[in-house]
Amino acid sequence: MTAATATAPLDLRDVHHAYGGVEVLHGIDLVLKPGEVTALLGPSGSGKTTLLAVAGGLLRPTSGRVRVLGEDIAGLRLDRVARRVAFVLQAGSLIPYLTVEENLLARRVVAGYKITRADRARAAGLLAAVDLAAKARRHPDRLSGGERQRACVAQALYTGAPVLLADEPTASLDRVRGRAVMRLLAEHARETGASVLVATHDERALDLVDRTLTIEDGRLLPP
Ligand SMILES: Nc1ncnc2c1ncn2[C@@H]1O[C@H](COP(=O)(O)OP(=O)(O)OP(=O)(O)O)[C@@H](O)[C@H]1O
Repeated sequence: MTAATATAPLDLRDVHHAYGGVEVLHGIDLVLKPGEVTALLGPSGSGKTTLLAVAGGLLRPTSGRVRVLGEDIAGLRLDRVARRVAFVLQAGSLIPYLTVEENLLARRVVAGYKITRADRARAAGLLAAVDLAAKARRHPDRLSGGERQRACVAQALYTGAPVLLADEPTASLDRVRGRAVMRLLAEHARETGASVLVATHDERALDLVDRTLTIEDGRLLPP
């Protein structure tokens, strides 16, 4: 192993995953570089969501290993994984009884920090970037599906985690908003050095990513 891959933000080696004995990932090798957005393409059922879940420690691989910032994810405490990996999940991740702004700030509160003016300004900046400035005080059930999706993107970016895994983050968005979200992910990667992996069917914004990979039947196709 080279020094570069030893410290890659995310490094998957020969990762397999099976649900109830049925293998759906068959030996995934994937290294993400800092500051890059990688799009993960593939037909429905090809394994994109499963790959993201295994990559971020939500699922244990049946075999193979996942390293985040050089450390085996299997050996990391959950709070340390959460500091390294942020998700935009298809199911969403907003807490229903908090406003959109509070949803962004919630993790800092839970971690014991006092919310400062700078924290609020950063949250406001991200909500403006996803065009939700006017809806920061709304609860998620009073947002459209696309607005909830954009709130989830802002929430993931707010964590500042060095690895961001996004599952179809533009699925409910029109072309302009979908491209705006992808551009935001790309800017975030460039500005913070984060590695971003985006599972997507959305070919309208692929010119904004650094690299595309395709998965078919649980195997990554050669680039
Ligand atoms: N919890 C589960 N239990 C059993 N099988 C599952 C489970 N989740 C996914 N699968 C199966 O694993 C395979 C990969 O599913 P996955 O959701 O990872 O694909 P995907 O590429 O993300 O699909 P989509 O684009 O439709 O979201 C599919 O055959 C699916 O039916």
